[in-house]
Amino acid sequence: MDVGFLGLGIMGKAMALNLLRSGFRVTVWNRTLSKCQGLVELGASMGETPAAVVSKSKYTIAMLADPIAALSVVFEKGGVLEQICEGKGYIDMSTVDADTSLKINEAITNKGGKFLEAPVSGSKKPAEDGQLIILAAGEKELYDAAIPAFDVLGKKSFFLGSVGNGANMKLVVNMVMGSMMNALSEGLSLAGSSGLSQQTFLDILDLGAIANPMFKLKGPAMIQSSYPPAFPLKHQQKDMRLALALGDENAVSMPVAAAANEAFKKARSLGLGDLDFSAVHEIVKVIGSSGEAK
Ligand SMILES: NC(=O)C1=CN([C@@H]2O[C@H](COP(=O)(O)OP(=O)(O)OC[C@H]3O[C@@H](n4cnc5c(N)ncnc54)[C@H](OP(=O)(O)O)[C@@H]3O)[C@@H](O)[C@H]2O)C=CC1
Ligand SMILES: O=CCCC(=O)O
Repeated sequence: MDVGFLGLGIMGKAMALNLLRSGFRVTVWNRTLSKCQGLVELGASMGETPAAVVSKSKYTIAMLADPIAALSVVFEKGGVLEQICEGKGYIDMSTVDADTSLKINEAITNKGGKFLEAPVSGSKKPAEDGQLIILAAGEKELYDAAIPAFDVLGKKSFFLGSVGNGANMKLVVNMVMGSMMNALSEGLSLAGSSGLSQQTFLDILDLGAIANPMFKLKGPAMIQSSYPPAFPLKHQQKDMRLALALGDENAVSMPVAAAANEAFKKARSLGLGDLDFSAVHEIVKVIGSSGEAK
């Protein structure tokens, strides 16, 4: 099966590699074209533009930073729209808002192509291990056709109905995750400032009702102020922003998420956007409960 892949960042590179290793013929494109080289050396083909990838592929998967990136690879010169047509599919796995997905869906289907949004839960390691959770919505026929690829990329896929439901589900999940990360940061800071062992605090969390893989994975590194990027903080802040906009649309009050978003924004303003989202801990650490820098 010929599959295209657009966007070889932290997630896309691992996902495209898994497809390649599983026997798919993969044609890749990345805005910074030099990043295609590693995959080409492992057997992938390279397209010079998104349109060139679509022309060679039965369906094309995208894994891009944000709504601006997702729209630009479709609508700009050399973009997906130039080659999408009947018999071809486009699957956007980026985390974007429903409006972005709906715009892309309309443009693709107007050209006779099929569209699926399919954002994922799970970060760098699950992407490498083919253990993502896929939140798909859109054209059911394309979903069914993409199952062999989803089986390679993920441990479970959900079909959530019409376009927008996948995007919204992903934003709700990440809104909770961003708030939890802030709560963990505050807990670590409070434990440390109170003279308690932060590691013992993590051990206790891990034995109780609020144990979760994220606290277990990120907590020890946060104690060490180590934030190698698995999920870049700038993307988590984008997701909080988009989730808050969804809350606005639906008149859902989300003061906890709004406060978490402020912390991520502050972290971005201090140049921490490319670090892992757990680097929001640096913001919580420097501002004491009185609001004064320590
Ligand atoms: N990392 C994670 O844990 C997870 C991330 N996600 C979501 O997946 C998506 C990708 O994340 P991740 O791989 O971490 O991000 P990265 O920042 O590592 O990669 C972003 C990708 O988008 C490309 N890109 C950025 N801007 C543009 C643009 N204007 N036009 C074309 N391409 C562009 C980049 O190209 P270039 O190399 O040229 O910069 C790169 O290929 C995001 O939507 C993120 O929210 C979802 C689940 C987990
Ligand atoms: O969007 C990123 C999600 C990261 C995760 O689910 O661990």
